[in-house]
Amino acid sequence: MMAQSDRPAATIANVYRGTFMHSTQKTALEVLEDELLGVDTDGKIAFMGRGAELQTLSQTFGFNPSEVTQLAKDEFFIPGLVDTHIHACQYSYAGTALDMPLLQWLNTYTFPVESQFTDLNFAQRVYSQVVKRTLRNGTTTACYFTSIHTDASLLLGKLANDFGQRALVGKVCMDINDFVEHYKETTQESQDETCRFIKELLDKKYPLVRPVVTPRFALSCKETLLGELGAIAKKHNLPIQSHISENLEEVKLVKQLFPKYASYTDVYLKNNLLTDKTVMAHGCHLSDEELVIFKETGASLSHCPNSNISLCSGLLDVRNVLKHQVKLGLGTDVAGGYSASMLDAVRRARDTSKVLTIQNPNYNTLTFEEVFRLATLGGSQALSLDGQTGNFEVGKDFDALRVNVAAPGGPMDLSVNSEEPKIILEKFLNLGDDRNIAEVYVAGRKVSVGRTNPTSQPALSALHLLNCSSLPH
Ligand SMILES: Nc1nc2[nH]cnc2c(=O)[nH]1
Ligand SMILES: [Zn+2]
Repeated sequence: MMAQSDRPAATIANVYRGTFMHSTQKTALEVLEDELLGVDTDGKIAFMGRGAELQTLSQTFGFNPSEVTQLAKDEFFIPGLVDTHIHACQYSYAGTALDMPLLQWLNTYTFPVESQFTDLNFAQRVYSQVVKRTLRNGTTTACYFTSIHTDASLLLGKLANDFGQRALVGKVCMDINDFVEHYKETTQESQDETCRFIKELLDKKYPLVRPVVTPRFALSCKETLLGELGAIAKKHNLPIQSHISENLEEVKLVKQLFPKYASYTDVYLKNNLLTDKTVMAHGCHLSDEELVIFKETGASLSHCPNSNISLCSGLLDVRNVLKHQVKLGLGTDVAGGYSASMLDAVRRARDTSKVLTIQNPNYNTLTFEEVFRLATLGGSQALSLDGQTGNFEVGKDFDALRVNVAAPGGPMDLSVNSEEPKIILEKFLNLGDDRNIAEVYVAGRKVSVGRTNPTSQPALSALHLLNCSSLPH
């Protein structure tokens, strides 16, 4: 059945034909074979329909059937991956320094590195690397923490815009830090610089980049600062991100430091930091009562399994979070998580679920389809961006990965008998890497992923060529 937008007829920029796989509210995996998808000049999905409807669709939407881009046999489209939690400055030491639990790790490795982001040349280098690397690995939307430095944080916003990534960028706020000299703000500075960051980033009018209010976590912020940041987010109707209940020592300290609050969740709740636009990383040790508060406020969680394992923080019971109907996405949490690839987050989420099954054989392990949904639609819901991205729905932006499972020199072999698309997707999620991600689209625009790609097909249509603007490397 043909689906089309209610908006006035848009000018079609590109039409793609082939297999599309995505998640919907109803089903974790919908497979659409021989599907047609049209993208308008604003980068939005203008229509979807069956391949057999080509003639009718071409007349309705005014495109030339000979200019349709046909996917090859081993190719398919999936929605772009959504990283709901990543620390851009920690990318500089990703893959190292994972030999301590959270609080010691922050003091020993994280704060000394983050304090260097006063240096804008260093920031330029690391932030370009992280945006390019994540895009190349299929992250079309990223929710970033930066450091306390406003100018470097604005630079990350600029780079995400220049490279074409959809991003939430949060200047970190912290007025407590007893370990690294100078790497903290006064309460007043933190508020003033947050307001400056928000204003200057919004003034740029980047179409896909937005500020997010970012108290680091309850142990880094005085109660006054938490309250002020809650008020700023409310006043400007902005999203909020922070960390919660990642590690047991952290939970214990929060109880000691905030004795008048009922729980860790209550600290954020009473300071107006738990809203339907809040995403909290981790939540491994939240009680059921706290999950109920998440559900009631509409706040979401970011599950960061690589980090939870690498820092020996805990194992999030995703099944229980879903049972409480709390919005949930996946995050890499670089550099607590050592990989910047969301494909790794998919695998580690599945591993974590299997560890819970080892501990309790009656535990209902997450399926690969469910984890795929968390990495795409779930992430977009967690960031309150599901009106724009997360799946292939008419009216949303076309954020998509063109996957080629038979990429020459790639990491996997296909059997001689061609498998059904669902099995090929499972194989890609478990074995694939950036060599299989032939093209990355954000809001309809093909972004450069910083390499010449031997696997991508030559552009088949003039329409297609027109829309492929080149980007800085
Ligand atoms: N994993 C992680 N947890 C945190 N809690 C507070 N800050 C951090 C951080 O940078 N990384
Ligand atoms: Zn984090």
